[in-house]
Amino acid sequence: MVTSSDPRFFENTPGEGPLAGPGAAPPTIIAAKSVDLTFQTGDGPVHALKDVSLDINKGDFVSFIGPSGCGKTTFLRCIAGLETPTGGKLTVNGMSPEEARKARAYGYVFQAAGLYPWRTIGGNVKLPLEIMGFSKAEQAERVARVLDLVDLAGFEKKFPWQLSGGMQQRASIARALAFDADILLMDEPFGALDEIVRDHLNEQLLQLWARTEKTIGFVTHSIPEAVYLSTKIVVMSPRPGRITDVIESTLPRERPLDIRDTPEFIAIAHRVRDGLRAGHADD
Ligand SMILES: Nc1ncnc2c1ncn2[C@@H]1O[C@H](COP(=O)(O)OP(=O)(O)OP(=O)(O)O)[C@@H](O)[C@H]1O
Repeated sequence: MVTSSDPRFFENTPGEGPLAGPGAAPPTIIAAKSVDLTFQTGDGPVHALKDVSLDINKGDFVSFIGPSGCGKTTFLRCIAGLETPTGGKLTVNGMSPEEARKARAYGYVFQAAGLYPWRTIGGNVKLPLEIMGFSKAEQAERVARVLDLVDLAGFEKKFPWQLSGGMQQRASIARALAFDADILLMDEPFGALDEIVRDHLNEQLLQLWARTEKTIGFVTHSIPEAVYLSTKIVVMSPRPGRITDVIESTLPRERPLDIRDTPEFIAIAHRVRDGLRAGHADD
């Protein structure tokens, strides 16, 4: 078992993870088959997800993009075991999402950083570890490591209000990483930040993904963000929420920001835009 005192903790072992070379296909860890979800509301049923089928493999970076109300958050919450589909089958690590949630299979990052203002950054990151009963020494070690991973070493004793919005969001990513779950679910984590900060965080997130073995599910409204980050882009459309296109990225894993000016990047972005337009045309 890899513990936090092991140098492999949070890092890729050579030949494994997202940067692994050709070889055996990585296992599917999230499998959705014809998932349906209808909410019953006072105003009648809302068909939030219709016939959603998708495989997410270990080490994938999957973005969900689509107009407001197409079910991106609902699908992420289904994976997290926070909503229950009304039809179809969904497994996470071979278990039901609820079992996977209880087994702490994922870390979840919300749109707002959601840090407790009365706790320091270290105190916030430590919170899930306290709840899970890690020893004080293990808590301290893990907090130091994840803060280092998100480039916040030295900010442990600061309070959230002493950090910029981007730094707060990085702290919330550190909190989601603290218990070293294999899966990271991120619901529009950078939506409220300005373009430059967002670019920087996108770069850092890619580096973090390359250094760890995480499988990432990421909700966004931004086409460049989806194309820049993802190995797989899932385009969705509303009424009812469904998948209209799944694009396997042909971009290399190593992605400097100026890759966004390359014809390959622009071609993928066009395909996403076309998919989004087609979804709107159904309205
Ligand atoms: N708990 C709920 N009860 C009833 N309806 C809900 C609930 N949660 C979501 N919905 C509805 O389900 C549909 C999908 O919502 P969801 O939040 O998943 O969309 P989204 O694509 O994430 O939207 P956005 O981009 O605005 O965040 C919407 O019509 C929404 O109003």
